[in-house]
Amino acid sequence: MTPAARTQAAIELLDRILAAARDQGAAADTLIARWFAERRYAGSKDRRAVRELIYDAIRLCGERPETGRAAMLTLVAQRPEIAATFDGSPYGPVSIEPSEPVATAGYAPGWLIKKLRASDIPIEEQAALLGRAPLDIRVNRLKATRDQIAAELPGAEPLAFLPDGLRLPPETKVDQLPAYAAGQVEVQDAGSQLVALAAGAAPGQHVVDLCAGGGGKTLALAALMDNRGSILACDIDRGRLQRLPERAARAGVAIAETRLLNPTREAEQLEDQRARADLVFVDAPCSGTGTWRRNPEARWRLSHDRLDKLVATQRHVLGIAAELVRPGGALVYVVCSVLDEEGANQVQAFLKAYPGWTTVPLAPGAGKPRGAGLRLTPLADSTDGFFVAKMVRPW
Ligand SMILES: C[S@@+](CC[C@H](N)C(=O)[O-])C[C@H]1O[C@@H](n2cnc3c(N)ncnc32)[C@H](O)[C@@H]1O
Repeated sequence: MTPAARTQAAIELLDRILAAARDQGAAADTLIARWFAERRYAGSKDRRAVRELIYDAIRLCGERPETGRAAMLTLVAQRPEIAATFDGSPYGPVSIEPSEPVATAGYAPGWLIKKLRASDIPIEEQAALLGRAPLDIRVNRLKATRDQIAAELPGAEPLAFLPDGLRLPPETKVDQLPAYAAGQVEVQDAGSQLVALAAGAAPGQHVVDLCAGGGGKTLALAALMDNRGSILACDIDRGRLQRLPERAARAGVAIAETRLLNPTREAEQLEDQRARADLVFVDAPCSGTGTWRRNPEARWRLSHDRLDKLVATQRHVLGIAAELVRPGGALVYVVCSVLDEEGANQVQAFLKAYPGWTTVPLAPGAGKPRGAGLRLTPLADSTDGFFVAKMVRPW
């Protein structure tokens, strides 16, 4: 592809990504992969170049741009050398008119910037939310040691505070490593590893992972439990949950069982678990403001209404979780968001609604206290943004 054709491809893909963000369609990565699957003539260098143009443009625009071209013109304002690719050539974009609309640069839509500020996320932190995410892996201590894996992987750096974490050079193809096929490593952001560690799951315990999804944290918890005890991994999403058994088998995790829940009947379906769990882990659905480094277009999917619905769902799953904790047992609440309404305020409301429950201060070596919990941010901790809190049920 010529440089002009790459710019035009990025514009067309941005149009699809913007429409999907507006209509709650597929993620940018999925749309890009589909587009290239239909265009086999594009080589790996073309893919990389187009992807970079797209993500650079997305990161740069605060409000959702009207068109892909307006987004790309914002990038041109920052990187004038791209302007030459608007050359009107057969596969390239038509030349730039001086009066053309350009999207507004910024870190997020205005209403979200207000929410971030109100949650004490200053401008430097807002910028870091849109940085490039590093490539972190968790060594599966059931099958290997961190030293062993680090010795196999050139450039691997141990992650501070994480006994099993390694940061890899960004171009590493983890899924092609023999250690990956052998279940010795999993791709997992340092923040995800830290919140699993902070939960304090111990060997022999009975744990309910209420929002287990594909089991990323279930597997981390199982390793920390030394594969002893039991984990009931639940979710309402069949597609996600059904990936878990295969992943668990690869990782040598033998203590996880799955249970698909119906979103209106969870309490009934979990009746046999009532007041039984030593630990209930709630990795709740959230706005994902802490993962914009990976999905920067996600900030255009949010709205006041959607955020309110997520906060209500979080309250709902917390209520279900509370009933499953045994007296003296713990409930760990996690969101990959830095907004207080999903984190500190949610826990404050829980403590008000459940008198007698207490919080445990968490000190996993990173993060800052926020309300009754702890917040991790990309700028301060070099992790995705997270909020985590641990509540203990009275005896
Ligand atoms: C942040 S994701 C979980 C990610 C997962 N723990 C991991 O580490 O990969 C939140 C999950 O909560 C699930 N969920 C939403 N509502 C739920 C409910 N009422 N009960 C259980 N799970 C729910 C979603 O389907 C989603 O998979």
